[in-house]
Amino acid sequence: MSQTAIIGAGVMGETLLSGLVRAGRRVDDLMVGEKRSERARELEERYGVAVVPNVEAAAAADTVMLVVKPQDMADVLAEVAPVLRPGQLLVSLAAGITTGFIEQRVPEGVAVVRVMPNTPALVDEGMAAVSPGSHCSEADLAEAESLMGSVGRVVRIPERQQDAVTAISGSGPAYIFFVVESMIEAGVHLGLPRATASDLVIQTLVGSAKMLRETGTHPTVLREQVTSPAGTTASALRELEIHRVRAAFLAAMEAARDRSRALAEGS
Ligand SMILES: NC(=O)C1=CN([C@@H]2O[C@H](COP(=O)(O)OP(=O)(O)OC[C@H]3O[C@@H](n4cnc5c(N)ncnc54)[C@H](O)[C@@H]3O)[C@@H](O)[C@H]2O)C=CC1
Ligand SMILES: O=C(O)[C@@H]1CCC=N1
Repeated sequence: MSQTAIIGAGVMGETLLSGLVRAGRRVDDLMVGEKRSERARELEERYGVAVVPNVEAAAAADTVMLVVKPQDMADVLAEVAPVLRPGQLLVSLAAGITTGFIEQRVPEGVAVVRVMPNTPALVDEGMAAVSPGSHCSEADLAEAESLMGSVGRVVRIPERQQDAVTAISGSGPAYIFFVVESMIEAGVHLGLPRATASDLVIQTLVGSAKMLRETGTHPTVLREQVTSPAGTTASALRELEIHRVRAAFLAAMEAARDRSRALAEGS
């Protein structure tokens, strides 16, 4: 079995590590590079995985997953580039960082794949979009898809779409949690106990998501099925339109896309 290193084991790095272990990857075939020593100890205890210096991980692994913040990417690449060699695969999960940015900083012939994952990978319901760099073979792309496929669905997209994807599925869970928080808070305002409001909102979310996935019916049709003439839903939706919620989502996602574009420039 090939060796896989994860450099940067924060929220997303641990999500990936735990998913790979759940999917049956042997811990002996995994390695972690993590700067914070306390965090490294925590992961060693939790998973029995070897936490080693970045250069050791990068030298030993066939596939190196880069899961540090975009702002730390240049430093990590400068550290590991001297030990990388052609034939290895780098899989970057960092928002905004292009395959070109990475290819410029590593030896020629190292394959690069850019991925935008999301946190529902923690419950094996992730959505990841992968794009090949310029020296990437079908086998490299398939390996990246297999790694990400162990924690959810994977689609292949042209790299120029990555910033938009980041704004939708990468950041998307945060918008959904924000809506959930808002609905629970509103339920409390309407006089419900917080626990009841929370149960009602979460099951409504799960049920609605399942309907979307299992029926394949367009969301507009599903919304219309809930909206009786002169009924309660119509009154609620009128308020959402008056408060320009649709326009707010468009502006929010444009802002996320623009921020993703800016991250590669180091800002
Ligand atoms: N959290 C999320 O929802 C998503 C995150 N991402 C991407 O994943 C990457 C990581 O994000 P998070 O896990 O949320 O951040 P995080 O801050 O939780 O984790 C980053 C980890 O990298 C470690 N680190 C920093 N410099 C290092 C170095 N030189 N060597 C070894 N380890 C180092 C930090 O100590 C930290 O544990 C980012 O590039 C982000 O754009 C992508 C999609 C979703
Ligand atoms: O907020 C961020 O920059 C990262 C990328 C997508 C989700 N979280």
